[in-house]
Amino acid sequence: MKKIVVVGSINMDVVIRVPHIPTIGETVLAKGQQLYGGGKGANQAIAASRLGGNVYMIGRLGDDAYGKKLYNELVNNNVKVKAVEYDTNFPTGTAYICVSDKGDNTIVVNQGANGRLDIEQIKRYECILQDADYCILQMEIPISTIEYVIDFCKKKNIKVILNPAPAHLLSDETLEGIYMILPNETELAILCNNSGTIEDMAKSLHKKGIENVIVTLGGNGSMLVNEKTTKHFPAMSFPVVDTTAAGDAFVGAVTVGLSEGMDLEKAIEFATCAAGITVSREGAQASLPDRKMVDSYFSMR
Ligand SMILES: Nc1ncnc2c1ncn2[C@@H]1O[C@H](COP(=O)(O)OP(=O)(O)OP(=O)(O)O)[C@@H](O)[C@H]1O
Repeated sequence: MKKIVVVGSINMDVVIRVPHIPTIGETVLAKGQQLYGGGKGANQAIAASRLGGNVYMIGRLGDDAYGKKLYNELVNNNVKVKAVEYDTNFPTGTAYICVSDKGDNTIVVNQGANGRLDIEQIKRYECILQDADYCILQMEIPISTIEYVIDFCKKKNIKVILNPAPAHLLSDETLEGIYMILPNETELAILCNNSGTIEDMAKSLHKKGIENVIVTLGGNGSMLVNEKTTKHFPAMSFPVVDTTAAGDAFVGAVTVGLSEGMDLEKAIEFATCAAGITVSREGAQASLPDRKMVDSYFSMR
């Protein structure tokens, strides 16, 4: 079974319901608070594992109650956690999300231990990374770590799947030779300095030496640009309940599809199905589908 290693963030999302978003200096009483597992790294690891992927995670938590809860969440979803460490000096990464009655939100992230996932930690788990087939990365950990992992993967012929969220510019040298990048429209515009149409910008990334560029377009599906084709894939027409983690479901699923030997276009259709189910369900990790669910829609398409 092909091996997928996710190197990325693990967060606790603290969702605070308020009647309205407080203005500067104002105190508002919350109506309640809920805790959800999050962080793009953990979301994508769980997305891939629920779909049957053989998933390992390299990540960093605080040595605290949130950290233990999130660790167990990964274990319960069959993600291998040998390379997830507890930091004794920094807390578990936490996102404080205020949601008003109108549905507006503000988000403050304390990166905590995610900011300490450094090159030294990667070196301690090289034995886990070195025989991976795919390495999934996002950008919620230090950029120096991301650059080191990309460089390491290129040397070992490991296919890098980069979800550049939140968008951060990387050098052309780092981008050259990456197997796949999956920005959404906003991230694409940042990476390409808003320099043209979506297709133009995707092609410009491909020209930098990234083998496959997949731009996710929300309800408009996705676009693939590579050597062979420029192709649009429509989204599934499910009723939209909550789009949180749609991108994470897509990244996890496309990797699982490829790891099972699907050709790229079929893997994108598989991912479109997984992401479509995700938007039809409430929550982030809670909305990520299992394999049975995706297969039942995938076989009907
Ligand atoms: N409204 C929708 N209806 C159907 N499918 C959707 C919808 N929104 C998103 N999707 C599916 O999810 C994929 C990823 O969505 P999107 O481009 O919004 O990613 P994202 O911005 O990274 O999401 P997030 O940050 O919320 O995880 C799309 O390519 C599409 O297949």
